[in-house]
Amino acid sequence: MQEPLLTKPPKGEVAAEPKDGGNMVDAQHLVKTFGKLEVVKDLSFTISKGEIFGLLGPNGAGKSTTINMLCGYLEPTSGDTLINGQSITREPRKVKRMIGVVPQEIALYTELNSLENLDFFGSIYGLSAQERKERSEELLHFVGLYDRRKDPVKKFSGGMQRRINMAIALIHQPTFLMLDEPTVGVDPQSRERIFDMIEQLRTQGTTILYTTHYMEEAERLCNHIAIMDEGQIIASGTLEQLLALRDQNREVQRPHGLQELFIQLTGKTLRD
Ligand SMILES: Nc1ncnc2c1ncn2[C@@H]1O[C@H](COP(=O)(O)OP(=O)(O)OP(=O)(O)O)[C@@H](O)[C@H]1O
Repeated sequence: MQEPLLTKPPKGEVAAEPKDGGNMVDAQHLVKTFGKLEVVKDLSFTISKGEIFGLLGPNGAGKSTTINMLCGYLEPTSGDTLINGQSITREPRKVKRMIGVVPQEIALYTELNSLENLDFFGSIYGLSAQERKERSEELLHFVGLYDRRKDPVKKFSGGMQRRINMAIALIHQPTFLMLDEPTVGVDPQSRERIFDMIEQLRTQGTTILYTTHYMEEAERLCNHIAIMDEGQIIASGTLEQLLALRDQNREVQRPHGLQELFIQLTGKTLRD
């Protein structure tokens, strides 16, 4: 577990983050510009091994762009990320093997059934036919859709498709899983199932980066939360540390959790 990033910072300032040697992720001065628009601005943070790290921020904060740089889909304009000590820009193939990504947009072959989808993605990672079969069945049990394994994915609800996407992200047994707003457009039953799966993965030691603009999700799941706005992390710590920070900054009593801290730091609401 990381030490608090912030105890009582001046608004908008972030203290230096401690390095403990046990980091799964070490993002170093990431910058991403699209044309003249700088959407990620000198972003540095670490994620300890085994942690569920929440990246919480409103639409357009730069969360997906950050994930896309961390997993090698997007090249940073400058900066780099070490995943388990290895550079994503210098050793992309090695690093990608350690990473699973559940993207914001569901990415499945909808004409195929779940077993076929898992088999296909398993083959991309070079798993043998036997490994693909065993791993696919295990994962379909894990996501609670084994009984539907032969139905075309196009018949599934958004939540079920998201669970299959999660199974696909896990096919090669990554040690670091990134989930980009996995509950958007998902029914309550699938949402609960996704939370249970994340908690189980954590007990198995998987390190998780979870982006969301729902503060309740970050509060429930994450042992470390970084609040992001306009391409920068503006506060970071455990939930307790962030709530303590809110209380220190508080001028009037308002019983809101991280929303209130976000308003204090930015003058905006989280769901702008
Ligand atoms: N390929 C691109 N070209 C130009 N601008 C982009 C591109 N990708 C993202 N952006 C812009 O970068 C900013 C950050 O977008 P990003 O998707 O990273 O934010 P986000 O925090 O994930 O938001 P959301 O919750 O809406 O997905 C937005 O203003 C977006 O329009």
